[in-house]
Amino acid sequence: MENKDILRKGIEELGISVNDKILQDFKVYREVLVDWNQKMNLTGIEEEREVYIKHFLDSISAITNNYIKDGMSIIDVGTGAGFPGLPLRICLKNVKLTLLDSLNKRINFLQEVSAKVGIDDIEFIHGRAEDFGKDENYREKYDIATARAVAGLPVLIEFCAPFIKLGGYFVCLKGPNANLELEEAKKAIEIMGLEFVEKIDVKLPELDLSHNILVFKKIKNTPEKYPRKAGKPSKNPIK
Ligand SMILES: C[S@@+](CC[C@H](N)C(=O)[O-])C[C@H]1O[C@@H](n2cnc3c(N)ncnc32)[C@H](O)[C@@H]1O
Repeated sequence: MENKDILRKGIEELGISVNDKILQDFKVYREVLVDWNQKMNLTGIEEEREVYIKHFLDSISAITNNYIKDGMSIIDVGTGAGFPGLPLRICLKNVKLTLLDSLNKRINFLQEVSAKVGIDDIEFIHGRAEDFGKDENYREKYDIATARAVAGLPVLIEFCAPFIKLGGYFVCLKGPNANLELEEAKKAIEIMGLEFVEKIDVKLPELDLSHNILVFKKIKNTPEKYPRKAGKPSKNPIK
């Protein structure tokens, strides 16, 4: 199967209808990714098929079981080269997306990709989750927070929970050790006002790869003292 057909089929299997513009946007996204990757570290993966599966389809799989719906507000914390937030926005046109990362070069890359595919309504934030989670313009303002490959779960929960509205969800893409991480994060989940909802096993097409999506619901406001000062959550995770 051609790469674009793998991508089309993978997206359609998640219940999203695909047009040529979406496929073209992903083609451009990957080209800009490879181009910028020559001068800065964005990804270890450049080959088209692998980017399509391990970055794009992996990101879009976050919509499994419909916690993420078109029209919602989403903040992607530690988005790096845009994963999972930007592929979700390419597929769901009415998502109000905020991409946050502490490295400005990555934000510049994301602005270029967005401009090239004609998306002009993304909010880009250069900064640390710990700082913006305290800012009243961002705190408890989002339907959904997402994250992939940013930190261990106790730390990640302190980064992400403050952004989520009551009744909203944290959709977290994790590798094979999700069960162990969940065990370690019990206290952080409780303190930060979340409730564990489910672990979803996701199989990616073509490659023999699977991963987990952990879903949490915001059931209580996050106590004011969290997130702690920048650097503190990683140095001294809630355990
Ligand atoms: C390994 S990369 C993962 C990027 C992307 N989510 C992915 O799955 O490919 C981790 C990213 O998190 C960002 N990051 C780490 N700690 C952060 C923090 N406290 N606040 C904001 N961004 C952070 C880093 O700058 C980096 O871009």
